[in-house]
This record gives sequence, structure tokens and C-alpha cells, in this order.
Amino acid sequence: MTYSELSGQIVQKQSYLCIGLDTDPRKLPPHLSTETDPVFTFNKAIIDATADLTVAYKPNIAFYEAQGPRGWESLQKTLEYIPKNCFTIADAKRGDIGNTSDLYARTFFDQTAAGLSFDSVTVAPYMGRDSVTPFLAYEGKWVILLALTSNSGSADFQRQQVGDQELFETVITTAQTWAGPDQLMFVVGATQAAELSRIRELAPDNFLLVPGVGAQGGSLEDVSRQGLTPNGGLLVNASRSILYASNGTDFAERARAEAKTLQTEMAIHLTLR
Ligand SMILES: O=c1ccn([C@@H]2O[C@H](COP(=O)(O)O)[C@@H](O)[C@H]2O)c(=O)[nH]1
Repeated sequence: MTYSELSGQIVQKQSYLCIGLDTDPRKLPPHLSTETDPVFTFNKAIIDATADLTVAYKPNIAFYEAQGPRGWESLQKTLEYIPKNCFTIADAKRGDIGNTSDLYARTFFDQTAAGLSFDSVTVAPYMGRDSVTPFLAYEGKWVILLALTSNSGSADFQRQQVGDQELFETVITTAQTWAGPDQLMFVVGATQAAELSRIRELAPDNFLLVPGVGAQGGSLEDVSRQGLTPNGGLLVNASRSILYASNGTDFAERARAEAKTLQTEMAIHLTLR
């Protein structure tokens, strides 16, 4: 999906919601346990219930890898089921020396390799340029680089002063010499909203993937006020607060209600921007 297609979806759906498919088999409603692939059945129901309210889905790869080959199969089926007008994010946080990154990129981008063709993958910037550029070699695919993450440990390295900047600011400025806003997004935690206007000055046109509303307590209002751009510019993720809104037979209905609450607030922020 291109930059302008993504912006167009945000306008059309009046939403910059990204739903995190962090599907933990241990947390699924008990009535799904008799299904052949409970994870896929759950994801399918969540997608059916929310596709008109969200512009992106973000399966966190850890939840699938932890299931071995079965999880990989659930991931493939889920990715194929996501409607084509939704942006897809492999939240895998990869990055290694060049030839290894090349294989990670093939895994998530090249359908003929592992049977997956995501629009984007999250990448850790720590190993530098040659660890990131193999992902950028795929035309039309996106790198979402970790900049300022939502967890408390983000202070350990990302907030360290490097010259006259903090390390996450160096990541944001340097990475923009590798790719333009049509291929490069940054992860900024919703819990870091206080830094968003500074980040917007450094990256005025890049989309930001913002996890941390819902279960982590980040404020959608603060994020929207500081982060929205004329092109949208935000993908705000919620996972647990939507997926596990109910553990009963009404789980999809309750997930939709949670997503609808976020989308309704987003529509207001889009009007105010
Ligand atoms: O800084 C980051 C980067 C990634 N994540 C991921 O986003 C979701 C958040 O899930 P919630 O249940 O809505 O808290 C999850 O997959 C994280 O691994 C993040 O939270 N913060």
C-alpha cells in the first residue's frame, strides 16, 4: 500500500486505528477450543467485526512463533484473510547484519519465500544502516523503525544524550537519509506523547506507528493533538483492550465496540486537525 493510499483509507474510514492481532491461545474464549485452528477462527471473527473501523492490522509475530509451525500457519491464514484495503504490519522487530536482514526481509515481504507478503515490518535500528537497507530494497514495502518505544526501558538507551540530541532523535534524523516518508515510518509509544511535537519537527511527513493506548494507558487525545498531520500521519495501535474485551461468545461484538469507541474519537480529531 502506498503513502497516498494509506492517507486515503484514513480519510475514507475516518480512522487511524491499527488493531494488534496479539492472539494468545491461552487467552481465547473457551468455546473456541474445539476449533481446528482456534487462533485463526478468533482472528477471522475479530477482522470481520472491525475491518470497517480500522486501517491497519498488526500481528505481533511473537504470538505466532511461540506456537511453532501451527502458529506460522495461523499467521499465514490470517494475513491472507485481512482485506486488501487494510495496511498490514509484521511486528517482528528484526535487524541483523546485511545478509541476515536480507533473509528477514524475504520472510515477511516475499510471498514465494515463507508464504507471507506484509506491507511492512518493524525493525530495530541498533545495528545501523546495513541492517535496515535490505528491507528497503523491496519496492512498495515499508520499514517501521523503532524510535521511542512505549516501555519504561526506553529510557535506558533511547533517551541517552548523544551530542546535542537524544539517541532516538539521532535514529529519526539519520534514518531519513536512507529512505523517504513513502517507505519509512517510526514507532513512538503513546506513553511518550510529551515528546511527539519534538518528533513531528524532526519527521514532519513520516507516518508514526503509535502503540500504547488501551492496556498501556497512553492517551489517544494527547497523541492525536501532537501527532496528526494533514495526511493523517498516525497509526494508533491497540491490541489487548480490543482483542480481550470479552472472553465469552460475544468477544467479537465487544471487540467491535472497543474499536468503535476509538474510531469515533479519531473521527473527531481528524475533523479538528
Ligand atoms: O514501543 C512499542 C513497540 C511495540 N509495541 C507492541 O504493540 C502492541 C501493544 O499491545 P497492547 O496490548 O495494546 O498494549 C504489542 O504487540 C507490543 O509488543 C509496544 O507496545 N510498544
